[in-house]
Amino acid sequence: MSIKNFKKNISPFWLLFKQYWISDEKWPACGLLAIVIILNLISVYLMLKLTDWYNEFYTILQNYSYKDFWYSAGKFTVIAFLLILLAVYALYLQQMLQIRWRTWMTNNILNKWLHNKVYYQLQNSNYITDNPDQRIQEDIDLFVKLTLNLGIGLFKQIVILIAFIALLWQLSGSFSFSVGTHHLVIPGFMVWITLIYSFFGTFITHKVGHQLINLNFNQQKYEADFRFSLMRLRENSECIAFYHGEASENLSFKNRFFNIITNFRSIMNRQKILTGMTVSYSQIAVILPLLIAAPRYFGETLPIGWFIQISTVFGRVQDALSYLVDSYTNIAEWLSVIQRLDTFNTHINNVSAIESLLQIKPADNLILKNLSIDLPNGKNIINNLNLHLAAHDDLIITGASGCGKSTLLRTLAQIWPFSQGTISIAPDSIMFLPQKPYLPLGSLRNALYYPQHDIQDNDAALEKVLYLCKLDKFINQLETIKDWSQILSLGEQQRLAFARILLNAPQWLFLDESTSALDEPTEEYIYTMLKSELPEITIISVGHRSTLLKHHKYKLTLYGSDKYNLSMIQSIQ
Ligand SMILES: Nc1ncnc2c1ncn2[C@@H]1O[C@H](COP(=O)(O)OP(=O)(O)OP(=O)(O)O)[C@@H](O)[C@H]1O
Repeated sequence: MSIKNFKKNISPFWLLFKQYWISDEKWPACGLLAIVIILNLISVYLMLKLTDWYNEFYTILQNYSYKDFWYSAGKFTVIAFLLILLAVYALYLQQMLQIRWRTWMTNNILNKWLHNKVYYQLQNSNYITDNPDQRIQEDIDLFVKLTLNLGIGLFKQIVILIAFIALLWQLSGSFSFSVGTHHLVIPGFMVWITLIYSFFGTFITHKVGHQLINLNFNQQKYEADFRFSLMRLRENSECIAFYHGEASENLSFKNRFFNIITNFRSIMNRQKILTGMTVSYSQIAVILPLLIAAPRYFGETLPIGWFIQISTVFGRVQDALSYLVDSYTNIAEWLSVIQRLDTFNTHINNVSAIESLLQIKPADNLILKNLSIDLPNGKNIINNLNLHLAAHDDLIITGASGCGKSTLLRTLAQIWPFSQGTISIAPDSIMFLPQKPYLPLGSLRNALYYPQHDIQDNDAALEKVLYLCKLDKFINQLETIKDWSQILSLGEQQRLAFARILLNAPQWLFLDESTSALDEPTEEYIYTMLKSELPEITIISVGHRSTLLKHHKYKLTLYGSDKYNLSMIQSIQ
């Protein structure tokens, strides 16, 4: 962590930090923070009182004053009780602030991530962001926790430093010595010694520990990569089982785990040296004030209370000055978290700023004018496409694999920003069905109503659509919570997606090979049933099967870029 690196992190930190503190929640947050600070200030005051108590108590011991002993013990009890109370509530209220801040930040980033389909655009764009789940779940928590711990900790240590340095200056007296004929006097000499000792410790620790920032950063990344690969095995277990891909998966797990271990070994080595440093540093700090104070104590025959108090005060100053040394690992982790969250935030902002040149107009018909579609790298796949479809002008889109059929549908769904031209489309009453249906976690009823969440239960309607889609064997399992995407066959999942269509009754339906897993008679049945149940519907399908042709009026064949052909199906049959 060079000064330059630290400075580099200040502006990203400030951007992340200020969002909450200028939000609607700023006043309760400021209130909580103010109380935590006040509690910490009172506890510093009591810590000062405690060092006075040390002096008084040990002097009483030295004087064998039994009566004063009990009085002094009672005084300690009161101070200690107040310190305990303050410590408990300072932490409790700090954690209350922490959970509020984390909740706000998580909601804020979730909103940004889900807004305008940023989660999807992040994958398609050039702003590759690894493990967004880790950023949202773990990094926000760490950011808030470490910012509060380090910030409040630093503030408290500065107050302790100022208060105790003044006291140490008073207690330590001057150190006089002669060099040749010159007689030199150093006032507050113990203050100077603790300052020199601490700066020396901080410098050495920084030299040893600065590499931990990058190592911690990488460690989090390797852990997340490993977790992600395990998750993919779970999600694709059947495919992997069919391929007997265990050995290959195992190799990939081992490679990822190897990164974790190798990096962790480097962390261990660094931490070993760092721990050696910090522990020696704090052990030396125990004896150092005693050694320095000893000549004055024995020379001037000062009370033992003075001796104890000065070593306690020295210890406090020392602790405050070594705060950075002790927090080195936390600061390293905090800086890595800032880097990761900043990258994520910047990528979200960059992706949100990608402006589609597409013009969308509301219309009853579907009209495409000069539609041009690119890949994220700028390569054009469809150029100057013009089309006019009225209601019931069912259309099938065909073309060689990879020519851009699905991307055309993505563009019509307005989730593909790398396109331009004009699309006139009915703004409501449109549904898109991808090839692989999505089933959310939860009950079958939830899966049927997805993405609606304020479900108006209508069992009769549900039963009807399940019958119509030949899923009636699941009627009794509507409430059953299972991982349905692992249980239902792909054909059943595709039929469940058609049940969703029946429940929503759209006027325009876009199907991207949505019947690919169905046998031809079932596919025939589904298309016929859809048209009879939803007589207002117009279907635009992407598909390769010739059996699909008869369900459509027009056929659009894409040949790449501006080459395409639109024909009436009757004329080619
Ligand atoms: N996110 C992406 N980033 C880069 N290239 C992409 C992305 N998505 C699709 N492509 C590319 O765009 C081209 C068109 O893809 P698309 O899925 O639209 O083809 P398709 O005609 O539907 O193919 P298929 O019939 O095989 O389903 C392909 O070459 C594909 O590799």
